[in-house]
Amino acid sequence: MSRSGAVIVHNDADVLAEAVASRLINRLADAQAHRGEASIVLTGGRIAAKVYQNILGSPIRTVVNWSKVDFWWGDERFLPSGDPERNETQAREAFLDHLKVDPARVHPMAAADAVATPEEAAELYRAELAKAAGGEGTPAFDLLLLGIGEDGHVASLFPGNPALDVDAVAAVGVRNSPKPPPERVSLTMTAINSATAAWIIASGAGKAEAVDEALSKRELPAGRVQAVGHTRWLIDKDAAANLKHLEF
Ligand SMILES: O=C1O[C@H](COP(=O)(O)O)[C@@H](O)[C@H](O)[C@H]1O
Repeated sequence: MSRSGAVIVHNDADVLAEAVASRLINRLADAQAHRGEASIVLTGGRIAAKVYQNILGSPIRTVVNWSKVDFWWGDERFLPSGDPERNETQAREAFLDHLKVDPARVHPMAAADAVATPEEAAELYRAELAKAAGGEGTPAFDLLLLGIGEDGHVASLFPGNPALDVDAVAAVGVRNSPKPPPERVSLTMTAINSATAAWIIASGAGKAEAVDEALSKRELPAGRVQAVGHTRWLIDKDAAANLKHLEF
């Protein structure tokens, strides 16, 4: 499969979230039409929360059989289960708890009240991913969503952090994250780039510099994302403010 990418700019955060929700629903429906099931990797962050709310409110959401979707996470903040800062809690509250999902197909990363360290959580996640993949590595995710930080991080892969350079395994424990909390769990860039499609979503002027730098220099973590099938940057005008050209 050839690797391709594009940048698509929407007017503002509301339009962006609605557009991403519609695209996402259609992407999962297409996967299910093809093979009866679908898989998605969720992200955390403010614009992601808005996308999840839009999925729930979308009149076309019934085109997806939500009980045949596997939900994974690209990263997690290593906190006790139910903590409002966990990406899992955010997604559950925003939409998963309100859809008829199959609990066995929801794959959160282990919480800090279940295991002692982020490394242990990463090890468990690697095992769960490998099981779903039929032995080793990761399943072929139909869609992987990523937010981007002001510093250009994606998932919990931060510039300069050793976790960014781990490439032999699918998930890694992260320490000393510059953004709280310091302990996290993340898919590695290898696992991220094994997805069939990756969509980086960004909203707001605070993201403009990181978006521009990631797309022009390709050194920041976000700039290294290149999924197997396609990579899309779905962003709003404020986040696109520094871009000189939109194709990549
Ligand atoms: O900490 C995280 O932050 C990023 C971006 O969040 P935002 O609120 O600035 O959009 C997110 O993508 C990541 O999953 C999360 O753990």
